[in-house]
Amino acid sequence: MILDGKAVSEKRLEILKERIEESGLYPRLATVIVGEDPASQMYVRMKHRACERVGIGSVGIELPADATTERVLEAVARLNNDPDINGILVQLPLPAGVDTTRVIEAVAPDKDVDGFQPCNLGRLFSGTPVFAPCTPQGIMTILEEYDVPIRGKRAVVVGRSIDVGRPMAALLLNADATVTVCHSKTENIEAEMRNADILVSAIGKAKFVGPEMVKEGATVIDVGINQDEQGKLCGDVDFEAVKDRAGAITPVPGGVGPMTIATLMENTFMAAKMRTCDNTTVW
Ligand SMILES: Nc1nc(=O)c2c([nH]1)NC[C@@H]1CN(c3ccc(C(=O)N[C@@H](CCC(=O)O)C(=O)O)cc3)C=[N+]21
Ligand SMILES: [Mg+2]
Repeated sequence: MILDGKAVSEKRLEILKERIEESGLYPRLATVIVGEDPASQMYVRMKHRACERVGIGSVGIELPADATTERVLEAVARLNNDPDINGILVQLPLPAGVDTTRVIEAVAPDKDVDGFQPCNLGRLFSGTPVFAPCTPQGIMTILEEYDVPIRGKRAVVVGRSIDVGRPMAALLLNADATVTVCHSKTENIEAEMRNADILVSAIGKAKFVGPEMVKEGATVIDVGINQDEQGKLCGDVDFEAVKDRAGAITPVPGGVGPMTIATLMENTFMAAKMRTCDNTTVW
């Protein structure tokens, strides 16, 4: 079975558009992009387009590649203090000269629609999430939409980044999976991966995951954004080689990527609703 992230994201965006309309709210997302990396520019454009589609306002802050950490912090502070802005997304990766940790920590937790701020990661790990990072939360939504069982199942997450691997492990744990996190130093990684009922790959190596790493009937989630020999977008998973062995699998493109953006829109609406509730006790 193909887990069609594109289709699920379309459905979720349609529902969200109605919810936003009914709410009478006009949520607003601010994106901050530093430098002119073409991939980052494309992702930010896609996010703005999704905003337009569901009735979320968006503003894009663009800073030069040589912007200092102080300059980026200043932009974040301005957005934190702007009552018209509900959500803030600082596009990653930031240029090497900018202190990413300081910037992420500066985002107001109640506007942190990326879910990367330590307050939000802490809440996620304590089992009381507010904003969960969009890629892993989007993956949970696909699993739910296709009724993939999670409770009691063995989930193996390959990768331990702040944006994907770590929060993915927390979300699966919160959903009562038995979770293993593998990474570049893991010994005998194939054996670990072969145990997985749910295998989430966020490695960053084109077609790294072959059938010998996949248990028969497993659900395989491919978070990879890589290029193949022809320069074509491809995931971490050798899709053609794995698809018959897997019980269910996400394609690249059309799998996890669109769910990331749909979840960002959902988080931004949630931020706008929290503000109107003055839900300060959450924090
Ligand atoms: N602060 C921050 N938050 C992010 O959420 C964030 C980020 N930084 N930096 C970069 C990554 C990457 N990311 C993607 C979003 C959508 C697709 C997506 O929709 N991809 C399409 C294909 C697009 C194409 O044609 O290349 C698909 O998979 O079908 C992919 C990747 C969000 N990210
Ligand atoms: Mg269902």
